[in-house]
Amino acid sequence: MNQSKEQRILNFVLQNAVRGDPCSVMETIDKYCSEKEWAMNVGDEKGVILDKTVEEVNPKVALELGTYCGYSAVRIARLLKAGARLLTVEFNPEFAAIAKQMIEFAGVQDKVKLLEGPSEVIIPQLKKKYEVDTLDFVFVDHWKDRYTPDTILLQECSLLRKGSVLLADNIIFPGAPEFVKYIRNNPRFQCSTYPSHLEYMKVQDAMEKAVFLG
Ligand SMILES: Nc1ncc2ncn(CCCCCNC(=O)c3cc(-c4ccc(F)cc4)cc(O)c3O)c2n1
Ligand SMILES: [Mg+2]
Repeated sequence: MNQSKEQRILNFVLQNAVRGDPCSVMETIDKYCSEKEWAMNVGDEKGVILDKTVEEVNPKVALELGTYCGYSAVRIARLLKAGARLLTVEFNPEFAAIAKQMIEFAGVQDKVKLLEGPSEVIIPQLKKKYEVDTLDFVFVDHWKDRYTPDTILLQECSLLRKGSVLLADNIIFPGAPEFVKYIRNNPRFQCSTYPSHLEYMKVQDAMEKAVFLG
């Protein structure tokens, strides 16, 4: 059975990156996906926007929706302080298995909990099953038509507090027009847009930062 693209990305990391070195893992994935096979990692350019937002928020509890191969989970986890944790949600079992290995190879497994399942099922479980009080940071990078309903679900589950920061990928390409309309017209969020480019391409993209005002 021939390998998946995601398996090829993992193998390239296992063979070329430095075990226990998150930056080496990120650089190796970016090298493979810019030179050999495109893949939907947030990438190095938008990754800097993600880094700056995580450093500014310095989250104790962070959530990621859409793990994929674990690139952004590694990217976020490397910046978390001692005792801080990242919960990352992936519903595709094959991607989850790849991401688990990627996260372990990078050496950030103690900071990351990979939750397998759809966001709409996992989010309502966060308080009781995963002992979350509120979320300091949420990286939104899953189905683009789930951005709005899951933002509403996070509020309904009282998982956001005054100052919680959401950062959404791909608001231009592939696009999340309904989310942009919802969040920018919602008085409970303070929004800002960070223009960038689609990972590994010259195509315009952007990230939207939304601070929950409580
Ligand atoms: N509900 C739920 N809960 C949990 C989940 N876990 C996974 N999923 C499903 C998410 C499937 C992947 C989402 N990401 C993207 O679709 C994506 C696409 C592109 C892209 C594609 C083609 C192009 F030509 C150009 C750009 C670029 C990006 O940066 C993207 O992030 C879940 N869903
Ligand atoms: Mg994305």
